[in-house]
Amino acid sequence: MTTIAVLGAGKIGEALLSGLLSGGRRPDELLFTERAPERSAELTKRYGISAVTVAQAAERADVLVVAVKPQDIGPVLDDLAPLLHEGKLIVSLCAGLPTSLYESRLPEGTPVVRVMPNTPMVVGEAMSAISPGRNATSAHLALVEELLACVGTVVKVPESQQDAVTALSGSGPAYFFYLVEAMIDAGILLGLPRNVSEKLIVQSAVGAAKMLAETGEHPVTLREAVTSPAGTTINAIRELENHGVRAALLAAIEAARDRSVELGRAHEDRPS
Ligand SMILES: NC(=O)C1=CN([C@@H]2O[C@H](COP(=O)(O)OP(=O)(O)OC[C@H]3O[C@@H](n4cnc5c(N)ncnc54)[C@H](O)[C@@H]3O)[C@@H](O)[C@H]2O)C=CC1
Ligand SMILES: O=C(O)[C@@H]1CCC=N1
Repeated sequence: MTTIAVLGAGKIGEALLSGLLSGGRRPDELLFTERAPERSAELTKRYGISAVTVAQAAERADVLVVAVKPQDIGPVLDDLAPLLHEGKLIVSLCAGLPTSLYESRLPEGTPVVRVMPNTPMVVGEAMSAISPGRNATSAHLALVEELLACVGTVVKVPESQQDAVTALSGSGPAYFFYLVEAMIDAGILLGLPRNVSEKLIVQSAVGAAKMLAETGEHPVTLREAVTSPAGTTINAIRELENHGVRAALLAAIEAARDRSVELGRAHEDRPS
């Protein structure tokens, strides 16, 4: 039995715990640490998983999944460093933080795998990208892949691509939610009741996502099939082009990538 401890049970930590439970893990195979006591109590009540101290997590778990904000990593590493025994695997879900940060602050030889998941994990539809650090073996990577496969799709990428992945699929769900929110507003502008507008757009998003995933067709082909000559869609597309929506998306995702790099660099100066 592999025991997994999630360090920091916020949004993504909870999504992972609930996904692992749905994927067949038992509550006694899972542990978590959480700084906020009310949050701890709430999660134990909801899932029957034990809240533990960092020392207990380091002692009892085989895999320690770090899911605190990148800005909160310092105290987690300080706490873990003197407690970590050989053979424990560290999995980092933190945006921007390189495996080298963990390797320099934790005992020599500690294996680390960097992961960028996303919140559709809560419905078993995560997109997770995984990269091994220098001490992680193919067996470690296979274990992480197996764990994340319970909550969605997994790809392996070189760590040098993780900042781009973070900007694209880590943050990606937020861009879709933002677009859906704006389109619901458009329905309101055109006089539709809010509940009708929501239903129309959410189902259109689900249908479009399924077509992308299931037909194997390129998005351009799918869009062209909707865009009739002298029809309605082309008028909307012209406005999107006029307002630079494509360029805005390129710039937005580039800015997210830059922030991921910056979050990693914020920890570079501290001596190991
Ligand atoms: N929310 C998202 O869509 C995604 C988040 N991530 C990464 O996951 C990490 C967590 O993000 P969220 O879940 O959104 O944040 P969050 O703020 O919801 O969760 C972080 C949790 O860690 C707890 N915490 C902080 N310091 C702690 C400590 N020393 N010991 C125990 N618990 C501690 C906080 O109380 C909080 O509950 C971040 O590093 C983020 O980059 C990665 C992919 C997607
Ligand atoms: O916004 C963030 O920093 C995190 C990382 C990827 C998604 N959410």
